[in-house]
Amino acid sequence: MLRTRRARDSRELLPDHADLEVGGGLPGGGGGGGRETIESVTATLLDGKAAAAAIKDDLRARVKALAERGIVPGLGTVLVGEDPGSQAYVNGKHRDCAEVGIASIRRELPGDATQEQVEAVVAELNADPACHGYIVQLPLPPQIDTQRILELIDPDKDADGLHPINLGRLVLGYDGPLPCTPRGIVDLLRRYDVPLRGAEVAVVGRGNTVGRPLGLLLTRRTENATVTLCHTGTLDLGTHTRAADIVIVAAGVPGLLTADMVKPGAAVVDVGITRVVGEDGKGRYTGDVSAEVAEVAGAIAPMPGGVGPMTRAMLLTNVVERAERG
Ligand SMILES: Nc1nc(=O)c2c([nH]1)NC[C@@H]1CN(c3ccc(C(=O)N[C@@H](CCC(=O)O)C(=O)O)cc3)C=[N+]21
Repeated sequence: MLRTRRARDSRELLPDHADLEVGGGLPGGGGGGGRETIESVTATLLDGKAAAAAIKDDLRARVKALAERGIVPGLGTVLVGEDPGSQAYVNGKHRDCAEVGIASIRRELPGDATQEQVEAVVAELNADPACHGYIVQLPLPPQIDTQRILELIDPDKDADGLHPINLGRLVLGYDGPLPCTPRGIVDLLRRYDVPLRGAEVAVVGRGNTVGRPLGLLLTRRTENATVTLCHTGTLDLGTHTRAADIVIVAAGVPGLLTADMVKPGAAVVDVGITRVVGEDGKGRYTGDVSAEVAEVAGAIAPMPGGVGPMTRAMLLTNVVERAERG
C-alpha cells in the first residue's frame, strides 16, 4: 500500500517524529492510522503520472489562450531508424501533443539515412515557423555524427534543452529551455513538498541528459540543494547515498540502489530505464532502484510512473513556453 500523505521532510518518518504525523485516515486509505514502526513504513508515492496529468491540464488552458492570439504551438520530432523502443517514445510524445492541442510535426528517416539527410531535416525544422520546438530522438544510428546534429538545432527551438548553448546558459544561470528530465524531477519533488533548500542530494550518474544537468539545476540559488554527483569512479557509493536526504539514480544499472544504501525516510527518485529479458523470455524495462528500497524510503518516484511522464510533460511545457514568447 502506498501512503497518500505528503512527506514534508525526510526526518518526519523517523520513529522519533512518528507522533508528529498529521491526520492519517484519508478516504479509502485503509491504514490503521496508528503509529508505525520504521519497518512497516511504506514510502509516499511521488506519482509522476498524476503530476503530468495536472501539468497537461494547465497546458491545455494555455494552448487555448494562445489559439485566441492565432498561435498553435508545434512540436517536431525527428526519428531515424526503426528501433521499436524509440518509435514507442516518439508515438507517446505525439499522443501527449494531441491531448493538449499542440500540433505534431513528424519527420522519419530510414536507419541507413546519411548525415546530409538528417542535417537537411534539421535545417527544415529550424526554418519552419509552425515548429516552436523539436527533438531529435536519441540514440542516432552509428553512421550519424550525433554531436554535430545536436549543435545544428536552433538553440531557441531546442525542446530537449540539451543544446550546448542551453547547457551553457544553465551553467551561467541565464534563461533558456531547461533539460526535460532534470526539470521534471525538480517539479515532481516540489509538488510533493520534498524540501530542496538545504537538502543533501546524492545524484548517481553524470550523463549529459540527466545527472550532469540535474546537478546544475539543483545547485541554482532557486533550488539551493547541496549536491554530491556520484559516478562510476565513485569509490564507495553507499557512503554518499546514505548521507543524502534525496537520492536520484540515473545510472542505467538495474537494482543499483539497495535498501542498505538509503537513509530511512529519504526521498528516492528512480530515473533508470534498462531493457532486460525476464525469465519468461519477455523483454521489459527496469529501473535502477531495488524493490525493497520502498520499505526504507520516505518517498519514492518509481519506474514506471515517476520520472518518465514528467519528462514528457516538460517537453510539452518547453514548447508552449516558446510559443508564448511569440
Ligand atoms: N532527444 C531525446 N529526448 C528524450 O527525452 C529521449 C530521447 N531522445 N531518447 C530516449 C529517452 C527515453 N525517454 C523517455 C521518456 C519518457 C518515458 C516514459 O514515459 N516512461 C513511462 C513508461 C513507458 C510507457 O508507458 O510508455 C514511465 O516511466 O512511466 C520513457 C523514456 C526520453 N528520451
